[in-house]
Order: sequence, then C-alpha cells, then structure tokens
Amino acid sequence: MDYDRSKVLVFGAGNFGSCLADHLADSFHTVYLWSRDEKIVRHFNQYHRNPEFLQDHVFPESITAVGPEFPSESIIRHVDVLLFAIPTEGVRETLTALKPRLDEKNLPLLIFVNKGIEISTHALTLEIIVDTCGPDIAKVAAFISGPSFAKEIVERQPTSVSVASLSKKHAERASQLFHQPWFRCYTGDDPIGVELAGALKNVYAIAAGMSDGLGFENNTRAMLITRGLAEMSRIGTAYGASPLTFLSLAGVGDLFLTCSSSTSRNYTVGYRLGKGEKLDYIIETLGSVAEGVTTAKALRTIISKLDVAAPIATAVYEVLYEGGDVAEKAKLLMNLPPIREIDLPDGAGKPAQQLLKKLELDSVEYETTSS
Ligand SMILES: NC(=O)C1=CN([C@@H]2O[C@H](COP(=O)(O)OP(=O)(O)OC[C@H]3O[C@@H](n4cnc5c(N)ncnc54)[C@H](O)[C@@H]3O)[C@@H](O)[C@H]2O)C=CC1
Ligand SMILES: O=C(CO)COP(=O)(O)O
Repeated sequence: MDYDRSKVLVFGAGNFGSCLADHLADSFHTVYLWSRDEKIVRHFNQYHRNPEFLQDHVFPESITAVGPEFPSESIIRHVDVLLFAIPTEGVRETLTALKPRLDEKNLPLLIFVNKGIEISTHALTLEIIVDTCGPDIAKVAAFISGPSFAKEIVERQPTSVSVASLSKKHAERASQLFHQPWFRCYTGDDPIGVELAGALKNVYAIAAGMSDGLGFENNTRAMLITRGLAEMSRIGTAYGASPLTFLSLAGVGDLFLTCSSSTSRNYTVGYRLGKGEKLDYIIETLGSVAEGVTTAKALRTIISKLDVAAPIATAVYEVLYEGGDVAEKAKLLMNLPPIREIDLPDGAGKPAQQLLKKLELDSVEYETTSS
C-alpha cells in the first residue's frame, strides 16, 4: 500500500466525513465520498460544496461523491482505505452491507472516527466489527479520536488526535495517512480506551452544557470536567482499558474541548436543556448528530453492570430519559457526601511515599474508597 497516494472511500458525508475527505484530498490522496443522500451527491459533484454540512466550505474538485446506493464491490475493492464517519448507530448496518463486498485476501485498512456506544447492545465499535466482519478485521482496524471539530480542521487550524489499533502497523499506517503539519497524530495500542474516551466525553459535554445553560460559570464547568474525567477513567478501568488513555488527546483533550465550546453539538444539547427546552425539539432542530444522547442510555446499563459510581453520567441519563429536572439534578450532585478525591488501582501509587517517609508521615493510612 502506497501511503504517499492512497485511494480512500469515506462512508458518511456529514460534517466529519466531508471534513476528512477534504483533508485527505488536500494531501493528494484519491478520495471517494459516499452519501446515501442523492441531493448531496449531485450537489457535491456539481458545485464542490456540501449543501447540508460545512456549507461555507469549497471542497477540492478531486473528491468524487458516490451514492446514494451502497458502494459497489468494484469501488470497495479498488480502494486501499475505508474510512467510516457515520454515527455509531449506523455502523452495524454499514459493516453488514460491506462484508460480502470485501476481498478477504487483500483487505483495505479500516478506520473508524465515530464516538459512541450502540444503544441496543451496549457494544463498542470494536465489538460491532467482530460481530459483523470477524476478529481478523477487528485486529487491524484503527480508531481515530481526539479534540477535532470538523469546522476547525477545514480551516487548517492546528489539531492533534489519538490513533489506536491492536495492530501497531495499522495504527502507524492510519497515522501516516492523516499526519500533516496542521494535523498531528499520536499512535497507541488501547483502542478500547480510545473508543470509550471518545464516546463518554459526549455525555459529560451534555452535563457541562446543562451547567452553563443553568447560568453557572467557570468554577462549575471546571468541576464537571475534572469529576467527569474521574468517572470516565473509573468506567474505562473497570472495562479493562488503560487509565492513562484518559489523559490522552482522546481523553482529557476531547473532554476539555467539547465541555467548553458551543461548537459541540453535545454541549449544545445540554445547554438548551439547561435553558428549559425539550429534548425531542432539540434533537429535531439540531441538524446533526449528538452521539452523547444515545451513549448516555447505553452507558446507564454499563455503569450498573460494572457496578461503578458515575453520578454525573447517571444524572445526565435521568434528565434525558426519565424527565429529571436539570436544576434539581445539579443540586443533588452537589449534596452527595464528601469522598476521597483520587481512586487508585489496588496497590498502585500511594502518593509521594518517599516524601511521606522522610517526613515520618508514612504510617498515616487513608482508607481506600471507590465512589
Ligand atoms: N463533527 C465533528 O467535528 C466530529 C464528529 N465525530 C464523530 O463522527 C461521527 C459522524 O459525525 P458527523 O459527521 O459530525 O455527523 P453529522 O450528523 O454531521 O453527519 C452524519 C452523516 O452520517 C449519515 N448517516 C447517518 N446514519 C447513517 C447510516 N446508517 N448509514 C449511512 N450514513 C448514515 C448522515 O446521513 C450524515 O450524512 C459521529 O460519531 C461523531 O461523534 C468525531 C470527531 C469530530
Ligand atoms: O467530537 C467532537 C470534536 O472532537 C465533536 O463534538 P460534538 O459531537 O459534540 O459536536
């Protein structure tokens, strides 16, 4: 596979699929952009603009929009890379249609950029890939996540992301494909952690938006980001992901971005809920996907199964799905009993042991709690 000039088929011509198609075409790759919307395909090929998303942007003429029919076997076998930029709820259906069209002896690189958990199965994308395409394909899939608003990438604002795969070689290939002076990629081997971080931060972005919508300011948002990160790491660690992944671009980087900007759809959903709007109306008028809404539901079940404390995610779920009042939930969160701040995995990192020893304070023991 020649990564100087690859042939890439992007699934999904929404904000992020269009943005990444633009980025890759600008790096001289041959790009096909699939949309199931005939109007987008026609308009894109004629005017090099997307009539629904990133409307102000003119795309390179070299991008070919394809659709609305599912891409044919001939185009799928013609490309080196398949890039999936569709919401998580559409991934199973897309991979099921894709599988019989793949050349098993000459697999392309599969890259996923969605940030969510499937609502009916509580599955991560890695699990959906195993279910639909088998473990051999899941082993070489790469996941890209991190603080990366589509609108800012098309403006070539300096951006960095995490790229994870169980296969080092494939993480490096995906990184090499996207890496540019305006777009840095950092590779890693914890796709589950990267996926969870990307999905969970959306739920906490809804919480941060709610807080701003209620009229709270910087202290409250900083508290939600920090305690949200603690919840994310706790859930991720219970899942078997590395706690350090939550300190990456995919973790704290994206959490910070989406909790602090009205460019985020998830933040916007929370903000409008905080202002008293109804969820159904917000979703109907948002014009784009906010994955945190479905992820909050899947996460509620995961939290109970793993038996981990996640009071912020639980409060978001209760507002979204049980008619909970935003201000009431905020009050309840603030009235939880005081707890120890940092949860440490068993036996790990007692704080500053050497200094405590020197000060003869090492016999003082904290009780370990995990709430
Ligand atoms: N917009 C952004 O800045 C970023 C988005 N993402 C993630 O990328 C994914 C896609 O997001 P956006 O492009 O922003 O959403 P979007 O709402 O702008 O566009 C989604 C696109 O996917 C299509 N789609 C939906 N369901 C589909 C299905 N079942 N089969 C085929 N196509 C389907 C829609 O028609 C639409 O064109 C989400 O998981 C999002 O969290 C990740 C990083 C940044
Ligand atoms: O994930 C994103 C940027 O990294 C986009 O966030 P929203 O989906 O909340 O807009």
